[in-house]
Amino acid sequence: MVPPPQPRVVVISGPSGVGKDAVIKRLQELRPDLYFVVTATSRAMRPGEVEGKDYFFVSKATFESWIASGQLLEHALVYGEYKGIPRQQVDAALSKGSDVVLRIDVQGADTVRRLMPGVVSVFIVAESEAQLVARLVSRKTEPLDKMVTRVKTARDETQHIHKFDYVVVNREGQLDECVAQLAAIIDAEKLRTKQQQG
Ligand SMILES: Nc1ncnc2c1ncn2[C@@H]1O[C@H](COP(=O)(O)OP(=O)(O)OP(=O)(O)O)[C@@H](O)[C@H]1O
Repeated sequence: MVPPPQPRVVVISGPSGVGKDAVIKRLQELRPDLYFVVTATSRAMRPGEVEGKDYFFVSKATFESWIASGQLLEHALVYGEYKGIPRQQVDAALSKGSDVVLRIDVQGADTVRRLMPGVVSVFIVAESEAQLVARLVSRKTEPLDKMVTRVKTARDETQHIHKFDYVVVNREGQLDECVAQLAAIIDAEKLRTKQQQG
């Protein structure tokens, strides 16, 4: 009686250290029906990360050649390192009818909204700035001066919340609750009467 829902593109964004990678990893375990695009980055691998699963880790030169040949849907220089979305992965997943989840830093979300007007965008926040700082400190992947920059940038990025469709709080020790809300958003979007092409 009703046509099947169109595949959707879901953008997950938020300040550095808020837990985007942790949220995506957990959502991936819970929702094998979703296609998670593997972001390419020029940053160094962090302990426990797996090439091709968490990210494609490439040199700056390779990344720049991908930019030049148009292989990236969106890319940004984030804290001195490139991050970008390989276009081919998104096109292939959508053409198979899969819903696609993208991890995009706040500055790139505008670009993707412009390129793909039907995207669903979600901004992840911590319950407080102190909590965001605590997470960055406990991750131990940046020196102190770089952490300070990230916290300042997080303040600026939070000014852009209104451009996002949803905001979800990732509370300390309650990752699963955040992930459940994210899954509920995706499911509700699939039930809309007015379907938008991702
Ligand atoms: N709900 C939570 N409770 C406690 N710790 C958390 C929670 N969510 C994430 N973390 C931890 O906080 C740290 C930062 O998370 P993560 O690396 O996923 O952030 P990110 O947003 O992907 O950061 P970046 O943009 O810098 O890559 C990690 O050590 C992660 O394990």
